[in-house]
Amino acid sequence: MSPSTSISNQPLSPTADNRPMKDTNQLLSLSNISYHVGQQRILSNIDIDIAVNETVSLVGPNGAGKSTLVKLILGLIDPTKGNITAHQPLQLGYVPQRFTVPPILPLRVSDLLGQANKKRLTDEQRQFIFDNLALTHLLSRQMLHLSGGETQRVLLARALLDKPNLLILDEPMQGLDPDTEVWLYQFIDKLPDFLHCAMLVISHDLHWVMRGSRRVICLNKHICCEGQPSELAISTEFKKLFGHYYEQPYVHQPHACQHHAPNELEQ
Ligand SMILES: Nc1ncnc2c1ncn2[C@@H]1O[C@H](COP(=O)(O)OP(=O)(O)OP(=O)(O)O)[C@@H](O)[C@H]1O
Repeated sequence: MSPSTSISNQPLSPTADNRPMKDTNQLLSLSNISYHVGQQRILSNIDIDIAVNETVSLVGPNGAGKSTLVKLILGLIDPTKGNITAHQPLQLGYVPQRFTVPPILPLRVSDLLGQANKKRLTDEQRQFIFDNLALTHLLSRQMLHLSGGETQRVLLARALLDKPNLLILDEPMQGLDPDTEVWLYQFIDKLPDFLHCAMLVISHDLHWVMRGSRRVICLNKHICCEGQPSELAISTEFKKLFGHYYEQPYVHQPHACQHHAPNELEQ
C-alpha cells in the first residue's frame, strides 16, 4: 500500500489497488501483514479488521511492534508482505507518542490548530472540542513552551478538528498526572459516539484497557491473542505476557452485571 497519507490526517484513497469497497460496516483491514528490516522480523502475519466506530486497544511489551503497526496504517512505511485495505475513504487522525518542536521553530498553538480543515466539523462540535480540551487560553502560546499535558490536549484537538473516521492514539497518557489521565480517559470514551469515529488506542495501562467492552489486541511481533477483556484475562498468552503486571485480572461476573434485568439476577 502506498497511501497518500501523513500524520497530518490526509485522506487515503479507498483501496490501494482500486478493488471495489466491500462490507459497509468495515473500515480497515490488515491482511497477513509482515514487516521486516533486513533479516529482522518486526511484525509477522498480522490480520486485523477495524469496523466503523469500533474502539480497539492495542497492548504489548516494549518492542512488540505497536508503533510500527501504526506507521504501516498511516502509510509511513510499506509492509514487506500483505495488504492494507481501506473499505471507505479514510480520514486519519493521529496523536503520536512523542512530539518535539525544534527550538528554532516558532509554532503557536493557533498555528497548529489553524491547519485543520475548518469545514469538517459543525460549530457545535468545534466548541465541544475547545471546551473539553480547555484550549482557548492556550491559543497564543508557543508549542515549545507547553507542558506535557497541554501538548497532549493540543495534539488531540489537532487530530479531532479534521473529524477523523479513524483516530489513532499512541500512548496518549504518557507523562500525564493521574487526575489528567482520568479526565482524558473519560473524554476519549465519549469520542466514538460524539464524532462517529473508530479508534485504535495503544496503551500500557492495562487497567484501562481491561475495563469496558473494547476489543483488545495483544501484540508481540505477531498477534498473541485478541478478544474482549473478559476473554483475554483468562488467556494463557495474555497471562504469560502480562500476568505479573496485572495481578487482578478482570473477571466478568454475569450475576453482578448491571445490564442484566433484576429478575435475571435473582435466578
Ligand atoms: N527501521 C527500523 N530498523 C531497525 N529496527 C527497527 C526499525 N523500526 C523498528 N525497529 C525495531 O522493531 C521493534 C519494534 O519497534 P516499535 O517501536 O514498533 O515497538 P513498540 O511496541 O512501539 O515499543 P514501545 O512500547 O517501546 O514503544 C523494536 O525492537 C525496534 O527497535
